[in-house]
Amino acid sequence: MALQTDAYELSMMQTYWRQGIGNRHAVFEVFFRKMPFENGYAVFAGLNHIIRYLKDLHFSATDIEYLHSTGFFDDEFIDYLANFKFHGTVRSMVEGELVFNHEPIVQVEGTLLETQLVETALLNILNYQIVVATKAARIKNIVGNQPVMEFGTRRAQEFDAALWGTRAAYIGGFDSTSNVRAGKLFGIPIAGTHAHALVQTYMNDYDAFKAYAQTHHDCTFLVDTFDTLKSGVPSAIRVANEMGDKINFKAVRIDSGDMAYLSKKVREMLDDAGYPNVKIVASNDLDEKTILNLKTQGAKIDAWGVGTKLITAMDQPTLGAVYKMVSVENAAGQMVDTMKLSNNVAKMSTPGKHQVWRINDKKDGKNEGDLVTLVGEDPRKLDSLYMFDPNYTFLNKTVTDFNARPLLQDIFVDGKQVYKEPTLKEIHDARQSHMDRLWDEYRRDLNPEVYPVDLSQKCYDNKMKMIKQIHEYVRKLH
Ligand SMILES: Nc1ncnc2c1ncn2[C@@H]1O[C@H](COP(=O)(O)OP(=O)(O)OP(=O)(O)O)[C@@H](O)[C@H]1O
Ligand SMILES: O=P(O)(O)OC[C@H]1O[C@H](OP(=O)(O)OP(=O)(O)O)[C@H](O)[C@@H]1O
Ligand SMILES: O=C(O)c1cccnc1
Repeated sequence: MALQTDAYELSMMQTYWRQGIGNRHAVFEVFFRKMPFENGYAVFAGLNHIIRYLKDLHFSATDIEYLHSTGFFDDEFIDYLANFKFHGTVRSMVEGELVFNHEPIVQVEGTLLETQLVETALLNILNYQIVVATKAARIKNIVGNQPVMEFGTRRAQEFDAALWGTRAAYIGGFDSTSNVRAGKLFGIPIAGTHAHALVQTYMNDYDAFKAYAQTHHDCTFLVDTFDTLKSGVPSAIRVANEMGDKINFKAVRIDSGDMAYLSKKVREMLDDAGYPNVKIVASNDLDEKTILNLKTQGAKIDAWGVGTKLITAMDQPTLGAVYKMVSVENAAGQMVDTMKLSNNVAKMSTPGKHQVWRINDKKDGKNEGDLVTLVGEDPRKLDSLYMFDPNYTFLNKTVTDFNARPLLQDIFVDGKQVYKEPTLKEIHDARQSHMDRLWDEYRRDLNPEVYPVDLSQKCYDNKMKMIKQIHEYVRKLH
């Protein structure tokens, strides 16, 4: 996977290597600037894939051969790459954690060569998985305690997106997936019904449902192939009556039409036939907006299947996370902070190597906000904490009686994995408990309050000092 990178990373590496500075130390941090879907929180996902990628990062013999064949790079540099290994240190948010814009979510520290190489792959992973996990959380937030199944593989942007997307969806709160490979590889519970093709094969609902019932114990019948109310549901009831205890008549699925109207009618029909416990599943281009709308219309839907709009993160297909250098070794062997300046305040990076602390009220456990500090600062040692908005410093508060939890955890130290990953189920459950600590004002799906991500005084002063230094440097050029 070492070639899963942009050519410019290798070009820069060639410069560092040729100039003899490749082994200088550097620190990069990943952050994003805008909350996805204008949501009040984002759900972190992608660490498992990052670990798999970094663990075995090397250039194979055919990679080296290919690089030579391109004529794009220096031959000696390519030969150096043949022995490349990742020896860096990685700190990261853990999967299922809630994350916010303008805070570092992953930090990579190591030689210039290795930290530069991994930029593209890390962003590739995070920019997709975080939007899908967040979209899933938004959907789950509206669905509540009802089951929600991930149905997106057929509509996903190819194999990898289907696989990692469904894992991200499970982290974001989905209960199961139709993707059997994801079930095998990740242990996500698999679920599913049947398609219209089954009904078309038998050319009528009754024969199709009967055939399915004769070959399965648990039965969910798709009732909308020809006519939901006149044919689909009556046929499902007839088959259930005939099969009795031989089957578990679990549900019917509706996949078209006015699902509020149909679900209410179907509920009446099932109840009248003596099947009050049989559930109604809905699918068809759903997302949090249609689900909320259906609920407000009083739709009698008990479970949901969601594909396209989730797996493609349709309303925001990428997070826009960036990977910025925050500190680098100078010629004298000292680490110096660095930043990317911009006329646009939102585009500026924050210099220095950081830790992120989640500040909770000790009494109610609710989040007060996140505090980005320079490494070495420890808010746990303080009795009271002054928190202020770094862009509007007049917005501030002093917090006492608080807990501070460091969010960036050691994943790799000097190339060795030190982080033991939880099971995917633990990650799935952890997200819910993180959500419980978030005030409702940040959790609502429309126009949520902006969660505070503050800089410590030291971190803020460091940034201001650096902006001043860069301004002076630019002024001197004129
Ligand atoms: N009562 C409702 N209120 C709001 N949206 C609904 C309601 N019922 C269905 N929808 C949504 O409206 C959209 C209808 O899409 P579409 O026109 O493709 O469906 P259809 O014609 O019923 O079915 P088909 O998939 O066979 O074309 C879907 O996104 C569906 O989830
Ligand atoms: O609508 P989505 O959110 O993307 O969910 C997945 C869709 O995939 C299936 O449709 P498809 O027409 O592919 O096959 P089917 O015959 O099973 O309906 C299913 O019936 C859903 O409508
Ligand atoms: O099992 C289902 O009902 C299913 C699976 C994939 C896509 N649509 C529906």
